[in-house]
Amino acid sequence: MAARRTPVCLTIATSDSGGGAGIQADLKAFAASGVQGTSAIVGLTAQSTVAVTRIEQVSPAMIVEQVRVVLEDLGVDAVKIGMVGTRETIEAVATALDLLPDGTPVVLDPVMVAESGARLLAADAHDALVGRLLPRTTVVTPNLPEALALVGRAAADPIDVSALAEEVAALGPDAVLVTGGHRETAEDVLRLEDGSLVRLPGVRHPDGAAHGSGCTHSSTLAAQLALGLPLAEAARVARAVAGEAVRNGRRDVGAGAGPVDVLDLDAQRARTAALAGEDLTAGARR
Ligand SMILES: Nc1ncnc2c1ncn2[C@@H]1O[C@H](COP(=O)(O)OP(=O)(O)O)[C@@H](O)[C@H]1O
Ligand SMILES: Cc1ncc(COP(=O)(O)O)c(N)n1
Repeated sequence: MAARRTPVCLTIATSDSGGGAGIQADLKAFAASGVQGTSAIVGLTAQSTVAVTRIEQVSPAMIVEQVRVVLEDLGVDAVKIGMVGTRETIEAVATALDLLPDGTPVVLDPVMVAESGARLLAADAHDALVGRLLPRTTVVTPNLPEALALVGRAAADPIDVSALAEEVAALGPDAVLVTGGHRETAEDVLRLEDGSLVRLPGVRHPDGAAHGSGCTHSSTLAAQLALGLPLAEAARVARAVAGEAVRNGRRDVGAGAGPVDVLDLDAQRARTAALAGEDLTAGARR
C-alpha cells in the first residue's frame, strides 16, 4: 500500500512585514496543523502593529505562475485566499483558481481592514471580490464588519448573525462562517451548504493579542479540510486554535495590537480537545 503523502495547503495572500498576519501567519498556522504550507504571494505590505505605510501588488503573471508551479509538483489539498488588495489581483487569482483540480476546497477570508485600521481592499475591488471569488468559494470567513460590507448593509443593533450569514450565502459560496472576534460572545456562526446553522461558542479573551487572528483561523480551517475533516468539525478546530492563538498572543511586541501566537503543540492539543467536544479555553495554561 502506498504511504499517505503529507497534505499540502496553499495560501494566496499578501505579506505582512510585521510578521503578525498575512502570509507569515498563514504558514505558521499550516505548520501548526501539520500540513505542508505553500504560498502564492500576491502583494506586499509595509506593515507594523500600528500602521500600513505602503502596499505593492505582484504582477498577474507571477501570481498565476506561483500557483501553477506548486500545483504541478506538490499538488494542493486545500487553498486559503487572504488579502487580495485590488481588482487586477483578484482577476489573476480567479485565473489561478481555474488551475485547481475539481473539488479542491477553497477558503476565502475577505480581508478588508487591518487590525490597525488601515484599508486593505481597494474601494473599487469590492464587486470583483464578490463576483469573481465568492461563487468559487467552499467557505467564506468574514468577520462581522466584513459580512456587512459583502452584502452592502450598514451596522445595526442588534445584528441577527444567522440572517446575515444567509444573505452572504445568497452571493454564491457553498458555506459561510461569520467569525466572532468583533462580537461580545466571540461565537462563530457557520451556515452550511444545506442551509443548517452550527454555532461555535468559545471564551472571549479581551486582553489577548488579535493581529492575525482571522488569518490564523482561515488557514487552520483550510489545513483541517486538507486533513480530511468535514467542514463543521474543521470550523470547530479553527475556532479553538484561533482563540488559543489570541490568548497566547504576544502583547510585548509592537505598540499596537500584538501578533497572535499559534504553537504546534497547542494546535494539536486544541484539535484533540475540540474534537472531543471539550471547552479547551477553560483553565489557564500559563
Ligand atoms: N478576543 C478573542 N477571544 C477569543 N477568540 C477570538 C478573539 N478574537 C478573535 N477570536 C477568534 O479568532 C477567529 C478570527 O476571528 P476575527 O477576529 O473575527 O477575525 P478577523 O481577524 O478577520 O477580524 C475566530 O474564530 C474568533 O472567534
Ligand atoms: C497582509 C495582511 N493580510 C491580512 C491582514 C488582516 O489581519 P487579521 O488576521 O488580523 O484580520 C493584515 N493585517 N495584513
